[in-house]
Amino acid sequence: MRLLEERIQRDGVVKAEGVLKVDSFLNHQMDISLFNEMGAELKRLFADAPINKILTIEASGIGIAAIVAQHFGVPVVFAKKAQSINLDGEMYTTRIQSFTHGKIFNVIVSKKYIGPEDHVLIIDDFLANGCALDGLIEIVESAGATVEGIGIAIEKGFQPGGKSLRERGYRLESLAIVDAMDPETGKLVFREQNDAAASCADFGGVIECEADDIANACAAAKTSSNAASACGGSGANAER
Ligand SMILES: O=P(O)(O)OC[C@H]1O[C@H](OP(=O)(O)OP(=O)(O)O)[C@H](O)[C@@H]1O
Ligand SMILES: O=c1[nH]c(=O)c2nc[nH]c2[nH]1
Repeated sequence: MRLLEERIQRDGVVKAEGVLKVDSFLNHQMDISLFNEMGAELKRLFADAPINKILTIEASGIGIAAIVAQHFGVPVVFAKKAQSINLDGEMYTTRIQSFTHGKIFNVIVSKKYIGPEDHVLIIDDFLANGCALDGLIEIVESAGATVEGIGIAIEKGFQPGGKSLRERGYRLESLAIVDAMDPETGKLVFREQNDAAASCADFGGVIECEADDIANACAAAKTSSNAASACGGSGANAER
């Protein structure tokens, strides 16, 4: 999604150890009009899927998931990283290695809010090693629900999560994929992708272009590859 790539390019800060800091617009201060465009794009990408629920994980996934959910007209459930007196009844639990906190959380979703009738779109701000998504998928599948797809704002393509999920057959759409970044120069390399706006631009900057042209361009943009998961220690085992 060109708009998001441009924003990352403009306001993102490349840190050491594979960390991209985008807290001025994505996961601390949040640019809601950008989120709204992201929601519209994800709705377009998953228009054919019978999604009736969105699942994310606290903290940074919640804001994006809430705006995306407005486009789908469905509720959002977020997985909690801590037990609380508000959590009662039966729960799904799993263990997830947090990328930025550097520790393992016991992640919890109430059985009241996800069940076999659900067709779930999983949303998150970042995809890196895939630990958060592995845990969320485990919860959805333990509930007997269907993972219809995964929508991510920023995938770091140089880390193994995206490759692994695509190889396992999950429908994964990342609005921006950073294939390389250099903390010394700040240079970012984005994977070539096609969204509605980009496709129109690719057809000579014509504002109105044929839906078929966009569909063909999008079909050509699909890629898949494989990689081992880096979340071996997280032990994502949802309990019924
Ligand atoms: O693919 P992964 O390696 O799992 O990385 C992606 C996850 O890392 C971040 O969560 P984190 O727990 O670091 O921070 P948060 O509490 O701000 O959501 C992010 O919000 C994703 O959920
Ligand atoms: O702000 C963030 N930057 C990152 O590079 C990252 N990777 C996982 N989660 C992340 N959050």
